[in-house]
Amino acid sequence: MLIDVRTAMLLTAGITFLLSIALAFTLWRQRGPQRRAAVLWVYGTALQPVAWLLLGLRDLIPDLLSVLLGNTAICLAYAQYSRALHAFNGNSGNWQLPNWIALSVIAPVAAYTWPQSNVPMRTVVTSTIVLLLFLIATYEALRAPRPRSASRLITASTFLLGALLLLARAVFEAVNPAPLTSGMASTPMQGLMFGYAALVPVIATFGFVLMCSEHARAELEQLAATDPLTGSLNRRMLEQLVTTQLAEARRRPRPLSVLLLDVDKFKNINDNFGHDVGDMVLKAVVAASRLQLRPGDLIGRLGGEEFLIVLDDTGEAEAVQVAERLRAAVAGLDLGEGDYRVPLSISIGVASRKSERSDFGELVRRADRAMYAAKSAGRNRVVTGEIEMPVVTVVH
Ligand SMILES: Nc1nc2c(ncn2[C@@H]2O[C@H](COP(=O)(O)OP(=O)(O)OP(=O)(O)O)[C@@H](O)[C@H]2O)c(=O)[nH]1
Repeated sequence: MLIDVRTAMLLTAGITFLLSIALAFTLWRQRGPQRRAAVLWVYGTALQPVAWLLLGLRDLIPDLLSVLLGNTAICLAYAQYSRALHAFNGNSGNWQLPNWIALSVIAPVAAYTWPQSNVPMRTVVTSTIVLLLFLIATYEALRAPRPRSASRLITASTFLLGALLLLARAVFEAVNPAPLTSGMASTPMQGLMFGYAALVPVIATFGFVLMCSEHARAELEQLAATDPLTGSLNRRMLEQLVTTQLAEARRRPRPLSVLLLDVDKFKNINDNFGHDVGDMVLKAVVAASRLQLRPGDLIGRLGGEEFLIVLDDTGEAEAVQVAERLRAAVAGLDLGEGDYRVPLSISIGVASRKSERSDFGELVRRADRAMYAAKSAGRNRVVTGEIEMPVVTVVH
């Protein structure tokens, strides 16, 4: 049985109308950087009932409304999906290229409608433009590090399948020995195309909503794992990761070292320059430390002005070298404005995994003792166990 094209279009108008209302209630409330993407997606869906209604009333209302406005509206609707995915990927929500591609449908559709209607050529033109928009949406949905989430794959494959059908339709209509005489002709190709067009907003929206909820969950996990001020890991997450690393080190023996960093005379910094400068110093210490670390190393805040750095597969001698590099990097930071300079240095205690029984608490306790030994010895230095490392004077 063939799908009646007018029925399919009017049905899609109804489905997308209900979908836009549901989306307006859910996506519209999205907050943060993803809001722009959600709003664009709602626009894309809300434009479709208008577009499909105009297209579905073909021959019952003037061509200007049905053919010209209807086709422009559907192209603009799909353009908003591409823009939404582009914005979802962290880009500007003001990207206009898809809009221009959508609007480029106007001139050729008008040319193939007046003074004389050329339905096959109009079909080729609209199919090609929607095909381009679907390919952009596919590309944007796939533009994420691997492994790509199922939600991205659902969204991308919805648009890719649509693009393939449009390509088939454009080629078919360009060479069809029995050309279309009306845009409403219910041929198998037309039925397939417009039947699929009803599914696109539903399945793609399902994929997009899943993408949004996965993103929100990842953000929550990130919030639960990090210290909001410095962006470094929090104590709970550090303990969890170090415990896993120690368990692995027991299975496949390898060294592991921790560095406990404490900012020297931090109370004075707060008292003399204010808490905002204190906060800025903590962020600068973390940023400067990160520059000295390998990608797999962990840095977390134990509390206050105390940080722990975890160096997997690193023995004590190498850890001391890293600690010395860190100390020198922080001492070399030039923080301040105008005439005032913030005097900044850190003391570091180093502890390495000694036995099978080493756990997070024991490592931190040993590193803490070493760090306090560094403080007692005059600060701005690295101490491992009981051995104090020579201080390297930094010349500015
Ligand atoms: N600006 C700021 N200050 C903090 C934060 N957390 C803790 N502090 C302050 O850090 C200071 C820590 O001071 P102390 O523990 O006395 O240590 P210190 O002045 O660094 O002295 P030494 O460790 O002996 O070199 C306290 O004044 C806390 O109020 C924070 O998130 N931001």
